[in-house]
Parts: sequence; C-alpha cells; structure tokens
Amino acid sequence: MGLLEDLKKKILIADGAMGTLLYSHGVDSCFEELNLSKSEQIQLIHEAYINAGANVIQTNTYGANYQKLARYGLEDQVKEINIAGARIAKKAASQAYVLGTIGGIRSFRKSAVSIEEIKRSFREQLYILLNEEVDGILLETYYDLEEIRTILEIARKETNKPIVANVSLHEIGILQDGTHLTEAFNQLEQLGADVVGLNCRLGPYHMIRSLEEVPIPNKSFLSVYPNASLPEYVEGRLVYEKNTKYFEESAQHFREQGARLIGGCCGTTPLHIEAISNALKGLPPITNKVVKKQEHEISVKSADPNNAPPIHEIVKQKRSVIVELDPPKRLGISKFIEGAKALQQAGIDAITLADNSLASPRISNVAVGTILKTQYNMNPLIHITCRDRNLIGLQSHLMGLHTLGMNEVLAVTGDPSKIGDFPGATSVYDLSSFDLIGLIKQFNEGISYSGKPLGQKTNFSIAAAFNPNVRHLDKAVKRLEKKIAYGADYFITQPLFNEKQIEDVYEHTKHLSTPIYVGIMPLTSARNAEFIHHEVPGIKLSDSILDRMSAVSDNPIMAQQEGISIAKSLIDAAYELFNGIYLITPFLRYEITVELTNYIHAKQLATTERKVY
Ligand SMILES: Cc1cc2nc3c(=O)[nH]c(=O)nc-3n(C[C@H](O)[C@H](O)[C@H](O)COP(=O)(O)OP(=O)(O)OC[C@H]3O[C@@H](n4cnc5c(N)ncnc54)[C@H](O)[C@@H]3O)c2cc1C
Ligand code: MET
Ligand SMILES: [Zn+2]
Repeated sequence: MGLLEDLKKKILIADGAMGTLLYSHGVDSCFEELNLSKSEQIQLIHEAYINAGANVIQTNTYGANYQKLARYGLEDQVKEINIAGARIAKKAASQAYVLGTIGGIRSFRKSAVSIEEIKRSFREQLYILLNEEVDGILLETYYDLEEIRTILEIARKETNKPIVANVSLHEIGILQDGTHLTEAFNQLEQLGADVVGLNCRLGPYHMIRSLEEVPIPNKSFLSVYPNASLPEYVEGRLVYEKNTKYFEESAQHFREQGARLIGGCCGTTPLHIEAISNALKGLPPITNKVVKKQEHEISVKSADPNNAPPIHEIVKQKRSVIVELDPPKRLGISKFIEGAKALQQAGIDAITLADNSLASPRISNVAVGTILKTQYNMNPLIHITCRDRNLIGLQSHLMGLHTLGMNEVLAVTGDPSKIGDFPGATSVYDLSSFDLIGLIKQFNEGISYSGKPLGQKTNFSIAAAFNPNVRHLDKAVKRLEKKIAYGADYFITQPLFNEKQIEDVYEHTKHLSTPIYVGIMPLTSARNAEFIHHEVPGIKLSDSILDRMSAVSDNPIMAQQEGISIAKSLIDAAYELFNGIYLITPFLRYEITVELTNYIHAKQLATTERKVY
C-alpha cells in the first residue's frame, strides 16, 4: 500500500510542529542540526506524533538547505543533516509514511534570494532525501507562488514518489501575490503535485474559511496543516494556544471541506494531533461540497478623480517646474509656509516634500502637506522612503495619502540612516524602491500587497528617483527601465552640476518615453560647493563651477548670486532637452528657487514651445 492509495480511501493524519515544539523545550539554535547532535530527542518527537495517531510524519529537515543552514555557518553540512533527518524519521516510523520535508526560502521578501540560488539549494536537498528513500516529498511554507512552482517542476521531473505541495496564505483564500487559492491549487496540480494544501501562518479558523472558497481538487488530494493559533509574546517568547478541544472541532470542518491529509504546523503538539485523530476516527473522506463565493470578488470602484491632472501628464504636455521645499527640522512652520506660498505664486506645478532627507527627522511631510493642500490649495508631492516604514506602515501611509487626496508621490529607497542625525537608527527596507513602486501601482488597481481588495482604486501618479551621479550611467538607466516595468510614471533626478552631464543623461535616456525632471540645486557658498563635491556620494562639480564659487568665497551675497547664476546656466542646458525641471531649495532659502522659477517661466515666454521630454 502506498500513501496515495491510502489517501484514495481514507483521511490520513499527519504530524504537528517540530520547530516550535523544540523551541518550547528551550532549543534556540538550529533545529535541523539536532539530527546530528541530539538525534534521540528528534526521534522521541516523531514517536510522540505517531503515538498520538499520525499516519504520516515528516523529517526534521524543514530548513536543512544551503541558504538557511548558512545562517548558522552549517552550509557545508547539508548532506549529513538531511541524511540523519531521513534516517531518524524512518527509524521512528514503524507503519507511518515518512515525507522528506523541504521548506520555502522566500518569505514575503521576493528579492532576498534569487530563483537560481533557490533552485540550486532545492536540488541539493531533494537528491539527498530521495536517495534516503523517503516515502514522498513535502514542500511546505511557500508564500511565494513562483518559488513553489519552480521547485515543484524540478521535483516532479526527478521522482514519481508522492509530492505534497503546501502553500502559506497571506489572507483568507489569497496568496501573497494576489492569486486566489483555487487558482494556486490548479497550477500546482497541473505541475504534478499529488497533494495540494495549506500550512502555517494561519490557524484553523482562517484555513477553514479559505478552503470554503476552494472546490475539492479533481486530480490531487487536499492537505491542511494549520498553526495552533495566532502566537502571543509571553516573557519574550512566542507562545501558541493549547486548544486541543478546538482542534477536535476544527478537524471536523477540515473534513467537511474535503481535506484528506490533516496535521499541524507551528504551535501544534502531539496533543493537537491526538485531538484531530480522535475526531476523525473511522470517518470517510468527503467527496462533494458546496463552494462559497470568493470573498475578494468585491467590485472595486475608482476614488473620485482629483481635479488637477497628474504630474506625469502635465510634464508630457508642457514645460513644468516642481520645487523641493523640505519640511523644517525644528518645530514651527511659518517660514516654510511663507516659502510655499511664494513658490505657489511663482506658478510651480507641485511642491515636493522630502521624507526625512539625509536620514534626519523633519516635520512629517504628510502633516505639512495636508496644511498646504487644505489651507492653501497647493499640490504637494510626497516623497516616501522604504527606510522608515515597514510594510505595515507603508500600506497604512499610502491609504492615508489617498484618503487625504494626495496623489503625487515619489517612491525612493531613502538615504541610509548612517548619514543622518541618528546613525544607529534601524533602517527598515522591507521593500526596495522597485517593490514600493510596484506596491503603489497595485494600489492603483485597488489591491493591497497581500492581494486583498482595498475597496477603492487609488490615483497615485508615481515618480521614481534617477541618480545619474554614478560611474556607469548605463547601469543607472537599466534601473530606470526596471522602475518603468514596476510602474514608475516619471523620474526625478538627483541634482546635476555639469552641462555635459545633462547632455549625457539625455543621450542615454532619449529612448525612454517616460518623462524626466532634471534636478537643479543652487549652490549657496564656496564651502557648500566643496562639501557637495567632496562628500556627497557620486556628485562631482565641474572645475569651472568650483572655481567660480571659490572666487566669491569671501562674500556670502555674491556667493549666493554666483550659485544662482550657475543654476541658470544648468537650467539653460536642461531646458534644451527636457520638459521638466526640479529645483531643490537649499536651507529653506525659497527666494532662490522663486527666482529660478521666474527665470524658467521667462524663458518659456521668450522661446517657442517645444515638446521634448
Ligand atoms: C529626487 C530624489 C528625491 C529624494 N528624496 C529623498 C527623501 O525624501 N528622503 C531620503 O531619505 N532620500 C531621498 N532621496 C535619496 C535616495 O533615497 C537615495 O539617493 C538612494 O540611495 C537612492 O534611492 P533610489 O530610490 O534611487 O534607489 P535605487 O535606485 O533603488 O537604488 C538603491 C540602491 O542601489 C544603488 N544604486 C543606484 N543606482 C545604481 C547604479 N547605477 N549602480 C549601482 N548601484 C546603484 C543606490 O546607491 C542605492 O543604494 C531622494 C533622491 C532623489 C533622486
Ligand atoms: N513543519 C515544520 C516545523 O514544524 C515547518 C513549520 S513552518 C515554519 O518545524
Ligand atoms: Zn509553521
């Protein structure tokens, strides 16, 4: 009799957690290494699950791959650890089937490990486990559909043994990339999974609700390995509920949803497995069920469109000036408001508000942006960094901006904390700038990161950063192309200080139809020029600019005038080639950026309009 033949006829009980059980026993190191150093402890756990009623157990090899073992410096022991894991489980198994388990590597951070590295590490573990003649392969805790699809394809080519493919959900019925569970199961079935199912992250309640939306698969069997509950922090440790009675009831519901392989994931213990086993004793599997309508099919309506056209449309059609005026570093905003009003009067298209630029805290750009918008009818463009907010904070921030009707955003990585006022502060970087652009684009489709409907579509016009102050402009342009692919509507550059460089940027980007605002930052003194030249990564001033500023180093008024005059020459160069100019106001000296705005508008009157971007 094989595992699949058994599943045709009956419900099989699987085992529960290994990792969290060891953790609850005080183990805080690499769980899989215990296959070598404490094999009896692992064997006792397998036996406890079998005594509790498990017909199917899994090897203690969930994280025994190159990538995860490397965190403990154990990457050269992949072979020994997997061999030992398989042998211990087989020794404990008696009548039970032994699945060789291979856990997912990516969690929600797609870019962390490349698909090539994942393939390599998967193949290595797979061959070892197959070589040890396990009864089947268990793929578990895959948040990333691309990852499990890729490795399932590899596994299916390598073996005819049963493969169980378990994904982990982000929300009820929905995977991280927004795919509905029914669709995910279909794909896994088509790629040859014999059993498809769910494990980890959610407890029985959310898994049952998820399965309610999924038909019983045609060709494969359904598995479910819920966590015991949501975890709680108690005295610094994660603790799950000891809810065995609840597991008895839940087991009945899993059966009603068509599950045939039922076990547990994090937080479950032999007592949970005993509860499931008792609840289902002698009960046949269900073959038919009524499928509930998918909850996330709520129609998504567009939010009220903003009256002003988005910036990327404006700059496609006409010359456009946007000006950065940073929120103050100290409390009190009267000078800031004065500056904003002066720039508004000068006729700029948007005022851009940095997000703690140079990694130093400033008054929240949303706070000052709200005042500008609601009290002065201005159009704030909000910079958003990935540095200061985790995924939860970013989504909340975006929903807040939409609610306030602020649709202009610039998605950037953010300057590193090291350069700012608090060099020890944590930098979050849950998302890269690419991911953030992609997330905002997805918001425009009305879908959150997890694939959950937002109830409305947002109208964000998405700017992205372009840093041409790099050694290889080609590479920077490749990043632009990638940002466009992720959904960037237009670009804003770092300040440029060299006419020749502006031409280079044009030559390298003229194949793109995405508009670019060229950054111009007026220098304010010779020291300011020296600092930028020598200390700001990537930025180099031309010799002539350094000389010009140095010549007026004794006279602050003349230095400011010289800075403005240099900025005008740079504007002249940019004006020839680009529709968009992005002026950066130094140290809240808005009179400088007002003067430059007036200069651009005067040029505009004097020259014939040309449509270039
Ligand atoms: C218009 C504009 C506004 C900004 N506003 C803010 C702000 O409000 N707050 C703030 O903290 N920071 C701000 N920044 C700074 C920005 O976050 C940093 O310059 C950051 O290092 C790059 O951001 P990015 O979004 O361009 O990142 P990415 O293009 O995603 O770059 C990320 C990383 O890759 C590196 N990189 C970029 N290009 C290349 C290349 N060609 N080759 C190799 N490596 C490369 C970068 O150095 C960076 O470490 C702004 C930058 C610009 C251009
Ligand atoms: N089944 C494995 C274990 O219990 C994986 C859990 S999901 C992080 O250790
Ligand atoms: Zn788990």
